[in-house]
Amino acid sequence: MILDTGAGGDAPALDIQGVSHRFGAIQALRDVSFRVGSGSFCALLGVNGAGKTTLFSLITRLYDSTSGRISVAGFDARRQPGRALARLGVVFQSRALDGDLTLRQNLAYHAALHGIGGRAAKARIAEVLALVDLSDKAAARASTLSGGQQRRAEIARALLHRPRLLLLDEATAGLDLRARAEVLALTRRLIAEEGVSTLWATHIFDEIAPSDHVVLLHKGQVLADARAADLARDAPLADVFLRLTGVTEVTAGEVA
Ligand SMILES: Nc1ncnc2c1ncn2[C@@H]1O[C@H](COP(=O)(O)OP(=O)(O)OP(=O)(O)O)[C@@H](O)[C@H]1O
Repeated sequence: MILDTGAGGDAPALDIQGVSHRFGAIQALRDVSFRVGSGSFCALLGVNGAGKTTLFSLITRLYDSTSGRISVAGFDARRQPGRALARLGVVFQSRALDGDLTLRQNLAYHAALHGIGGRAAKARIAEVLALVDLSDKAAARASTLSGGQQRRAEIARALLHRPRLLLLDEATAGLDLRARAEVLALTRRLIAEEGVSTLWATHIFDEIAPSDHVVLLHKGQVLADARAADLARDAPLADVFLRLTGVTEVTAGEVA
C-alpha cells in the first residue's frame, strides 16, 4: 500500500545534497550527495568508520549537519523536521524492543508515540505483524524472540506509521545466515508490498543484488553511486570496492 507520497508526488524518498559533518577534528562526512528513488533498495556500502551511522544520525536529526541539505519525501529535515521524520522509519544497530513487554505492547507503545491509538493502532499492529510474519508471536514477551524475530519485530515497529523511507543500519548484524537472509528478503518484499524505499547500510557484499542502487561511502566520501550491475560490469563488486577504496582485503563477502 502506498500512502502519502510527500511534498511533491515525484520527490525522491531521500535527497542528500552536499552534507558534511565533523566531530571536532574528525571529518566524519565530506560533501555527501545522493538520492534514494521511490520504491528502491539502496545499499549504503562501507567499512566500519565510513560514516554510515553518522549519516543516519543526521537523517534522523539526532545530529544537525555542519552543512548541506537533507530532504525526506520532499520535506527538508531542518526546516520541516516533523514532516520529514513522520515519513521515516528507522531500525538502528542497537536492539530497540523492551524485553519485558509483549510484542503487541511494544508496538502499541510505539504507535502511541506516533499518535496512533485505539482501533487504528490495533488494526495497524495486526497488519505489520502479518507483514513480518510474526502474527503468532503478538503475545510473546520480546525477550523470548530469536535474534531474527526481534529484527523483524523492529522492522514492524518502524513501519507502523507508514513511512516512505526505511533506514536500516547493519540490520543483519549478529544474525545467523538464515535469519540474515530472512530479514533481507523481508525488506525487499516490503518495497513491493508497502511501497517503502530502503536505505540499507551494510559492509556485506552478498546482501547486494545486481538491480540494487549502491552508494559506496568511504572515509566520509561517496566514491560511487550507481546500480550494482553497472558498477560490477567488468569485475566483481568486491574487486571494484577494493580498487576504489584502496582497502586491501575482503573476507567472506565482507569488508571490516
Ligand atoms: N560521537 C562521535 N564523536 C566523535 N567521533 C565520532 C562519533 N561518531 C562517529 N565518530 C567518528 O566518525 C567517523 C564515522 O563513524 P560512523 O560510526 O559514522 O561510521 P560507520 O560507517 O557507521 O561505522 P560502524 O559500522 O562501525 O558504525 C569515524 O571516524 C568515527 O570514529
